[in-house]
Amino acid sequence: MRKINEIFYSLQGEGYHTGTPAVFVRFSGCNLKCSFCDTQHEEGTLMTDDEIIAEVSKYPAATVILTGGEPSLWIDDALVDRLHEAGKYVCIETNGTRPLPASIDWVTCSPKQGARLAITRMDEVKVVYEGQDISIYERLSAEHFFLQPCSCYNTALTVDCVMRHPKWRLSLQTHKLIDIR
Ligand SMILES: C[S@@+](CC[C@H](N)C(=O)[O-])C[C@H]1O[C@@H](n2cnc3c(N)ncnc32)[C@H](O)[C@@H]1O
Ligand SMILES: Nc1nc2[nH]cc(C(=O)O)c2c(=O)[nH]1
Ligand code: SF4
Ligand SMILES: [Mg+2]
Repeated sequence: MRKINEIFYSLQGEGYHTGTPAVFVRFSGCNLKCSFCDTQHEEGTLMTDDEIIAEVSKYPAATVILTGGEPSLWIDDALVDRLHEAGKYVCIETNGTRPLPASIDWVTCSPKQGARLAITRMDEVKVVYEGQDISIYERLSAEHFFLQPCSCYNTALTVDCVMRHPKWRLSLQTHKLIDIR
């Protein structure tokens, strides 16, 4: 059984796959307490893998995005295998503080200040910008680096930082801008 906060169908609003139709599986609870966290993730319902697969299979998109809360608290190889058997492409949004199943197709790591990373494989780094020094993240072994305004309130500062550090691209929370889930 896994504690699920919500399962919903939307477009990926952030990062490399922005605009991609995806089924979001939001797991409950987190091991961190970011002051800026924009998600009420504590509530949830225990679901079996059969129930999770049945729910995600209701939607036409191949992409499933495991998120939370912190999904790494709840997922394992067995769930990823079941999603693959259902023909899904499995992405994860993680704070990177816990090991992940190697079979995940795409890892978005969003490192948090003061939290030690426990993963080395990541496809994209996506940092919520609060004015911090971003050069420390450039040593991470990712193909893509995204800087994301915090709660859409410091977009101009984030744009300025990206233009000064062109290894990075801007990630907007487009779902909040176009008012989708
Ligand atoms: C809610 S978190 C859940 C997944 C995971 N716990 C993590 O932090 O990556 C999903 C994404 O939203 C970002 N995020 C959370 N609160 C935000 C905020 N107020 N403004 C911008 N991005 C935010 C996180 O950094 C992460 O990239
Ligand atoms: N549309 C949409 N895109 C997202 N990308 C990451 C999200 C998250 O909360 O993990 C999220 C979300 O909550 N909604
Ligand atoms: S790690 Fe992610 S889910 Fe946890 S508090 Fe931070 S932003 Fe929210
Ligand atoms: Mg969100």
